[in-house]
Amino acid sequence: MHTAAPVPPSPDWADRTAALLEGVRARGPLVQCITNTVVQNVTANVLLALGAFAAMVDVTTEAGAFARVADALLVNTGTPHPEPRAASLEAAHAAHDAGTPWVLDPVAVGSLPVRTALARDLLALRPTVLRGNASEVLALLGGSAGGRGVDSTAGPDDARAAAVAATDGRTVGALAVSGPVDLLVAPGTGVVRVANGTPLLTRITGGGCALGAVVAAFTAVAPEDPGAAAVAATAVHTIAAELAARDAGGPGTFQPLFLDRLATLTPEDVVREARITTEPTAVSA
Ligand SMILES: Nc1ncnc2c1ncn2[C@@H]1O[C@H](COP(=O)(O)OP(=O)(O)O)[C@@H](O)[C@H]1O
Ligand SMILES: Cc1ncsc1CCOP(=O)(O)O
Ligand SMILES: [Mg+2]
Repeated sequence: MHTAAPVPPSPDWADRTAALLEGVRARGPLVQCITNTVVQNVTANVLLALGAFAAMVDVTTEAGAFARVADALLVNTGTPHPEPRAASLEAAHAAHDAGTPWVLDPVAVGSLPVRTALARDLLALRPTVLRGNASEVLALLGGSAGGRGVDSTAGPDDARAAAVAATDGRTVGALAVSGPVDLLVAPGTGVVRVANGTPLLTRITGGGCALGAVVAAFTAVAPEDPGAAAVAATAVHTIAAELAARDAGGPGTFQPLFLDRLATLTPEDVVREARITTEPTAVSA
């Protein structure tokens, strides 16, 4: 069995990404984040650098009410203490009910029982985008044991079949599977690969978790097209990181340079740097 060969880079995706980046900056979406205690600061800074706004509204009673008025919601299972756990479910129910686009990042699901049960309950509320590394996506959709803590032991292609199966119109709106080459799937978009990025994103905490927030910001400006939001967010995040890495001396200088690049990234940068390919969803035998 082999995967169908990718078609050449699609200028159309680069143009759509550039347009959606301008849309995010023009709208300045407010993203409610219920995320882990490790990455809260970097997540808020990434959203602000992008031109979006962050609010960590992660306590019960407030979380559901806020999800009805926020422009988008991020739920990340990285440190699922009882209060944010309950707030996650409250907010996801409200988002589902109110039509607020929302992103699920099932951090470290698999063999860890508390977050795995939580992520399954959240998945039943049909996230607009399911974003995670390959081990997390496989564990949530396929029931495997997960990765090594928060890190993946699989590549995006290992999760390809499960991701495609989940774009059945009922499970999720779109999938964003991160890795050396990110893999995005949504009904009607086929499989899209974004080859931008830098290994430095894996040498700071939040490289993936902040991407979840960026995806949420983009769903706010393209709620009817979660696949396009996921592709554009991934491309913007990874192109900014790639440009930052060119000037970075290591993880310490990379992080502020990444924020600078997110803030200054132009549509022309996106069109020049994007390495986005598409292929049919079906694979030939
Ligand atoms: N080897 C790599 N080369 C370039 N970019 C990478 C590499 N590994 C991961 N990335 C990028 O790092 C970000 C986080 O991905 P990943 O490490 O898979 O997420 P997580 O932190 O959730 O495990 C993504 O934007 C992805 O494109
Ligand atoms: C280290 C750690 N432990 C629990 S959540 C978390 C942050 C993970 O961030 P990322 O998935 O972006 O690397
Ligand atoms: Mg992660």
